[in-house]
Amino acid sequence: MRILHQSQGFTTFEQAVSKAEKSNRSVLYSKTMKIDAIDPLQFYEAGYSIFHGTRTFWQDPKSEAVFAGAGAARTFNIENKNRFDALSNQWNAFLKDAVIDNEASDGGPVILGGFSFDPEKDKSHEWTSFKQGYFQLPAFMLTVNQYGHAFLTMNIVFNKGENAVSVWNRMQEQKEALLNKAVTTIQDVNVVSIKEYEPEGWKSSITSVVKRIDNKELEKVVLARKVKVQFDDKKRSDSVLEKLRDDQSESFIFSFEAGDSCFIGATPERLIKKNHNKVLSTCLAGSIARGNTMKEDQQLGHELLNDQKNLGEHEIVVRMISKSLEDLCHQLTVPKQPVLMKMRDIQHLYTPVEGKTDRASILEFVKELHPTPALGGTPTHKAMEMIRDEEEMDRGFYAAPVGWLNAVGDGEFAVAIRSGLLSGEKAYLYAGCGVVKDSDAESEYQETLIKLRPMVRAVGGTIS
Ligand SMILES: C=C(O[C@H]1C=CC=C(C(=O)O)[C@@H]1O)C(=O)O
Ligand SMILES: [Mg+2]
Repeated sequence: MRILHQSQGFTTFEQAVSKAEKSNRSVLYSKTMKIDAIDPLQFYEAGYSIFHGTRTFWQDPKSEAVFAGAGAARTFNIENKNRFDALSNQWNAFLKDAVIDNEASDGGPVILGGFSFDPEKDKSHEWTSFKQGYFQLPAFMLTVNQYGHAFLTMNIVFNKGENAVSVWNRMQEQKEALLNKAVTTIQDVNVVSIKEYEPEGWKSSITSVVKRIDNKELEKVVLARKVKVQFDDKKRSDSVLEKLRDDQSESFIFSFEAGDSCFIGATPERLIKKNHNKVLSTCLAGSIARGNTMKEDQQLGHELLNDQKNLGEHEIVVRMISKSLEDLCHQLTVPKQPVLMKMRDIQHLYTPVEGKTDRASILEFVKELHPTPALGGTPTHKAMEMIRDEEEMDRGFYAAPVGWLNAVGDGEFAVAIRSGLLSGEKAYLYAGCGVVKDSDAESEYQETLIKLRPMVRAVGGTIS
């Protein structure tokens, strides 16, 4: 059998093959190489014809780590309700025999995906493909680092008895196809309708929750709702990503395909970033609109920074995140006052929290922090019960941790707000808001309309 492009990596691949033959187990072979710069979105689009349904995309606000994945060397489909530990165990066990050939400091085997918001909530049909956790190890992953350097990681799971040469050749052929594919224009589809589900009923829920807060049953709860968008044809994630990248560069932009469904969004809210012993979390809660003029925008920002209702909503998040991180970090810096974070449609109160840690895995932090009161409430248990009872929908992965994790336990997770689920000719878009004692149902409803705008626009629609 002829071996294509034998030069890069074949020797280390042979090590993986012989490991699989000897151990009787499947072995991951992961090879990372530096390549010429390429636009990650172009790489994502190039993956459509061969890898539609298994593509992934991630970009952080500073573009320190941009990943585009095509194909799945392995899918971690977590059904266990104890989803963070389950993923951690499966990932570590999977890596035990891995042969990792990586001269670069970037790339290497990375899994990307997300978790369910609430494992106790009954699952609805639109979320069938995602279960309690869904992560992909891409077969081909492009990494672009903060200096604009590009790397390609190829991941192959080799099983005993397979023909090593044909596995290798197939990977090389697919790699050439991905890197050399000409850009095509995506035929866009039209929005036929946008349906809100009983907005008046949702407002009544807010009013009844405010009463329960007045009765001291709990301090804060985040209630969310969804809208359904109908298209005249199947909506592709590529075109949505492109729009999000143009409009929401201050946010984390993500896309996780699972067959015909795709969870996609642009969230401003970091849950946790871990890089060796350094960790960073952010508290984001409390919102106001952007102004039409610079003066009006500054006035609104000033109003937000001094508004007791919003400051209270925010302070609850800072309190919980600081407390959770105290146990996991040995140096914690928490600024006393929030500052403003401005996105295209909305401004928020923002407090970054930094620390040092000796914990091995970012998943320990995810487990401790989720759900923060920016999307759950406080006390947590009571708020989760209320969300389960009051919301007539399954949040699925909305408001839950999404992100990436590498072989040494470093990575970054955001909270998947400002997001939606593409599902063939339909999309479900989600938004919620923090309900506290001074909340007013109509204002909270208006706040969700503002929060829905980026995703509605990205799928080609408008909402008032
Ligand atoms: C729950 C959402 O936003 C959260 C994050 C920032 C500000 C929020 C607020 O002011 O209510 C929410 O806590 C959402 O966008 O769906
Ligand atoms: Mg709010």
